[in-house]
Amino acid sequence: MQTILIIDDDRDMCLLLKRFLTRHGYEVLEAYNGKKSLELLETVEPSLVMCDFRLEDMEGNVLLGKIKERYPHLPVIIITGYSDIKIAVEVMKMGAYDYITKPLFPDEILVTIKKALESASLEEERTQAAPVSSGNDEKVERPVVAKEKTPNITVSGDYIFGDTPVFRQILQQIDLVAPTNYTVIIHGESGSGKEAVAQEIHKRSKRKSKPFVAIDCGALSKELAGSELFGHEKGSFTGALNQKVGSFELANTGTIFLDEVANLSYDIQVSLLRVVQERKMRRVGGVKDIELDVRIIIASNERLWDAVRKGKFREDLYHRFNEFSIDIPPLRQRPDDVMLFANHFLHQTNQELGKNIKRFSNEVENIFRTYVWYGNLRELRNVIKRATLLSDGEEIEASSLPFEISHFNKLQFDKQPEPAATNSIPTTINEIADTPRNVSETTLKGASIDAEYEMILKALKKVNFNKSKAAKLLNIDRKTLYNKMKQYQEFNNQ
Ligand SMILES: Nc1ncnc2c1ncn2[C@@H]1O[C@H](COP(=O)(O)OP(=O)(O)OP(=O)(O)O)[C@@H](O)[C@H]1O
Repeated sequence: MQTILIIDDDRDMCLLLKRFLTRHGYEVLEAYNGKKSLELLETVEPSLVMCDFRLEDMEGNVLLGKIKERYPHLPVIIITGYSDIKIAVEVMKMGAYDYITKPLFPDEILVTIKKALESASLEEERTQAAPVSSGNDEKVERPVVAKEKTPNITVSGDYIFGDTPVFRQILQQIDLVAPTNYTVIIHGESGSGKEAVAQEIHKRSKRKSKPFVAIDCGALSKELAGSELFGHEKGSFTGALNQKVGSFELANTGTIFLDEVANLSYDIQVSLLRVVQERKMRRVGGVKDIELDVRIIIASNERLWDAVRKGKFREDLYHRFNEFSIDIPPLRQRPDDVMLFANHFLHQTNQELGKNIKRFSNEVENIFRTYVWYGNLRELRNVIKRATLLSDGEEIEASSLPFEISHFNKLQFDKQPEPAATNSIPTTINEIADTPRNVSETTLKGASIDAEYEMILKALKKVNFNKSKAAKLLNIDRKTLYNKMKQYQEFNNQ
């Protein structure tokens, strides 16, 4: 039986999730804070972790880092409020498998859990089947392969090619560089499709039938990065109980994709330089050189040259890598691509959920075209997944979108009179509701928070400040409502 660890300080939420997941055949463990969860993880390795981002004793990113340090392969799903979308993007960069936003929907939880578990077991099968070049048949540990990093991707139909100028240009570049052995740098924000491009390069190359190994360097701890990438010999350091084949060896004859490469430490960059220059490597603690024939594709969120200028990335390595580069603009800069992807994700989700939703309403299309998509394609995909779950008719309506998105234009353009500043700190919901705000309306964040505040205030007044009823009216859970109230307080005090 697969075991899921739920980490949430909201005990009601834990209980609900536990009941629901137990009914679906999972064994469920609970921890009500970060510290307890880490204690539990000392003795138990679950199949999956679901973790609320906002715990009282620990931020989700800190906890995620600690979990990944101990179990680099364990899929972690982060639960966030929708207004935390930038945080969601951050945790994805740190190696979370995926995020789900509140309010939680049973079908969405199940689909995400199933996918995460499937991808973890696929990964396990692949690494178990990997050849060990030493000829030694001792037990071999597997390397980190981050979320959605699947080998030998040939799932045609999962990736689409659009007909907008930006897409055409990216495709041209892929076609140009794919047949060569050039190292490629892909620049783009998180979720913009860097790995999708790397996979496409691999699929169109002579190496297409060989492994494609994707590593999220941002999720590798400083201590273990060397052994994840290059492997280690048994006993080479405390904890190296078995010999381990690293990602480079697994990718031998194929392609390795190093995401967030600027996060690698200086020492690892030195070892990488050797791989690039001599096409050879040694396992940590090893004495034998291993010949490598691996094509390297790297990706970075920030311009790699900027990392060089800041002294974070070695210049010699940068020049070695910089044989060809592809820039993927963020989704907000390519509005013509949005509906193309939206329709593709709708089709995918219909298949996943056995639904038959045909289109988006005109209003939704307009919203999609103007929204900022901080999390790029990943955010678009998740929004559509959820809206599909919530819709029953033939069309996806604006009411199925998260509040922040459906009200985005309003939040952006509604100007409200500047309220008088106040020094008093409200402590109750009623006080908060009666407190004038001093949030600057000139910033987007300020404007969105104010508009959201107005909406929550209206809801609270309507139900005579009954928080449960207000949360229900707003289609959010009580905890999210409390968090938002807290956020207004903090904002007001800035
Ligand atoms: N051309 C495409 N066709 C279909 N789906 C795509 C395409 N490009 C990206 N996606 C989907 O968008 C999501 C994000 O893409 P991807 O993981 O490649 O982004 P990324 O830039 O590598 O993100 P990160 O830096 O956070 O790892 C994935 O679910 C991916 O399947």
